[in-house]
Amino acid sequence: TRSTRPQRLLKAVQKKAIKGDPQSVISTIDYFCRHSEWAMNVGDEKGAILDSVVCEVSPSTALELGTYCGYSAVRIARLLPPGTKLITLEFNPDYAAVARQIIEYSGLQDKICLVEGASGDLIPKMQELFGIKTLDFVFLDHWKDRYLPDIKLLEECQLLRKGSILLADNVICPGTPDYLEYVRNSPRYESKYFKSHLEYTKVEDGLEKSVFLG
Ligand SMILES: CCCNc1ncnc2c1ncn2[C@@H]1O[C@H](/C=C/CNC(=O)c2cc(-c3ccc(F)cc3)cc(O)c2O)[C@H](C)[C@H]1O
Ligand SMILES: [Mg+2]
Repeated sequence: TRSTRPQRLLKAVQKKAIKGDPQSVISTIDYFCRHSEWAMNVGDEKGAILDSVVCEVSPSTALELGTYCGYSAVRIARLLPPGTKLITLEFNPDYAAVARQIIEYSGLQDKICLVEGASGDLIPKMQELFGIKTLDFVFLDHWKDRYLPDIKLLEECQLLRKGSILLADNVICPGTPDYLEYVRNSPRYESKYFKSHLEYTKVEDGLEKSVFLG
């Protein structure tokens, strides 16, 4: 049977990128998605905004919802201070398998903990599973109708503290209207929109950065 797009993306990384070099893995994926097959990675333009927020926060505990092929997991983990880890959740086993191989190829397997499962099931177990109290940084990039329920779950599970940063992809395209309305109008968040473009295109999209006020 025909390979899947993530499998073809993995092949390109294994063929073209330098093993152990996260930047070359990132550049190879961006080149593949721009010149061969589009894929829904956060991409280079929004990725630069993601990089700047990760560097600014320099999180001790970081969570990503929706690993997909592992592109943003590699982007985030390459910037984390030594001794800190990114926890990334992916419930599709085929995507998780590709992401594991891309993460391994980049050499960042010791800085990324990829957990197979649904955010709704795993978030309530985060403290016990990973021995963490609260999260400094959360990157949301999974199903767009799950952003709002999942941050409400993070609140309920006391995983957010005063100053925790949420960064959400695709708030314009495909769009996350209920999430935007909530973080922009809730007194518990201070929100800011970073205008950009949908990965590898000229279509408008952007990232929403929200600080939990406690
Ligand atoms: C109930 C499970 C919830 N919990 C979950 N727990 C764990 N993992 C979860 C959960 N829900 C989903 N996932 C995983 O996350 C990934 C899902 C990613 C979804 N991303 C998009 O849909 C998107 C679309 C476009 C786009 C824009 C324009 C177009 F024309 C076409 C496409 C662009 C973009 O940047 C986009 O990120 C992965 C595929 C999926 O297995
Ligand atoms: Mg996205």
